[in-house]
Amino acid sequence: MAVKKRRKRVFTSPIPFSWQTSQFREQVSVGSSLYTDMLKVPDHQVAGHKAGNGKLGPLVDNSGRFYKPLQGDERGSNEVSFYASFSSDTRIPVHIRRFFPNFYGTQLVEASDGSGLQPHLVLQNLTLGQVNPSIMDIKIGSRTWPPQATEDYIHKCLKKDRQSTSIPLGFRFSGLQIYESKESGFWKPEKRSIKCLSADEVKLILRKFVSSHVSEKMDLKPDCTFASVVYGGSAGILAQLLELKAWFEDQTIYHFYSCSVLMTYEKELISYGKSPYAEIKLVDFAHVVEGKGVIDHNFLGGLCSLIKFISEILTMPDECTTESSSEDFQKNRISEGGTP
Ligand SMILES: O=P(O)(O)O[C@@H]1[C@@H](OP(=O)(O)O)[C@H](OP(=O)(O)O)[C@H](O)[C@H](OP(=O)(O)O)[C@H]1OP(=O)(O)O
Ligand SMILES: Nc1ncnc2c1ncn2[C@@H]1O[C@H](COP(=O)(O)OP(=O)(O)O)[C@@H](O)[C@H]1O
Repeated sequence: MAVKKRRKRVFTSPIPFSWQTSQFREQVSVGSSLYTDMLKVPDHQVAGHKAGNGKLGPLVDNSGRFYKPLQGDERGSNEVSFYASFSSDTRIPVHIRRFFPNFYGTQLVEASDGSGLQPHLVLQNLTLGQVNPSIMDIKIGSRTWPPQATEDYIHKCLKKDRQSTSIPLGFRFSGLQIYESKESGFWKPEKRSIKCLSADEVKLILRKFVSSHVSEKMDLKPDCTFASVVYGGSAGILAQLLELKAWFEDQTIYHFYSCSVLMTYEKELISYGKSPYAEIKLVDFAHVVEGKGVIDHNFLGGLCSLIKFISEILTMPDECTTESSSEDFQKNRISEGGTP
């Protein structure tokens, strides 16, 4: 039986900044000729607003696109403006573009909360084709609000920055899932249990990410078995972070407040002798502002701090990290999915 595909209407959002470009308008019109398959809730979203249970959140199609609903306030239009500006800015080197999701304009699609057609950013689905990806969403920067934010918003963010590792370490986990095995599945700790960690607990999680086991029950220290293939090597995560850092040492075009580094890899591929496709991408540009000729020291500082943690895992893979001591962390070791 032929599947009837419905044509989606195109949304043209008002772009508040000077960043709106003719290329963006072209991308929107390309979007208008697209047909999208049935949309569904993503299998591997680790942070942010999630669809399901009548809530508004991102959706994916079968052809590799990720539909992120535009938040009704200036955050939605700001993120569209960023993508529009970034995708047409000839100052961005090609090797840096690969760290950002491809942008395909905006479209009106049926929202996940049942509210009807709503504007969505159409992005590259970063987990397309991945079966059991291990993923960490790491929000970079000790400060997560942009300069023009309201007092209320600053207060809300500052509270989270203070309670989490953002202020002491310059980054925090927003969400993560680590694949262990067919039997035990993923370790996907609750959001609140990964927000208030000590530096040692952060080290532990970064080690677990590249270890063969993540199960707490076994009471084993992370073995960092996959550190060299995931974090190390000329194309590994550390090399990618260093490449990104080199750009941040120079670029003064944007300031990336509250933006995350998303790290992914496929553990199972390693056992087949294949590359685990370890990569980093930047996500969430709702609070990006113009850099006005000034280095983004907030993002750069957080990135350097993360790089230091990962470098140490490579240079000292056997170093003993103390097991988690935080009570909240201990209590929430059971994954959302019931494993391990
Ligand atoms: O809704 P909340 O309270 O979970 O807060 C969201 C944050 O979740 P958190 O509680 O910090 O883990 C959320 O953080 P994550 O991306 O999940 O780390 C965002 O900061 C989101 O704000 P925005 O869309 O980036 O402006 C935040 O959304 P808003 O509340 O600002 O809409
Ligand atoms: N382009 C993408 N492809 C696949 N997954 C994505 C993409 N962008 C974001 N995600 C997933 O969604 C989560 C939240 O994204 P984000 O843009 O930060 O949303 P929010 O603004 O709601 O915080 C990320 O942690 C990641 O798991």
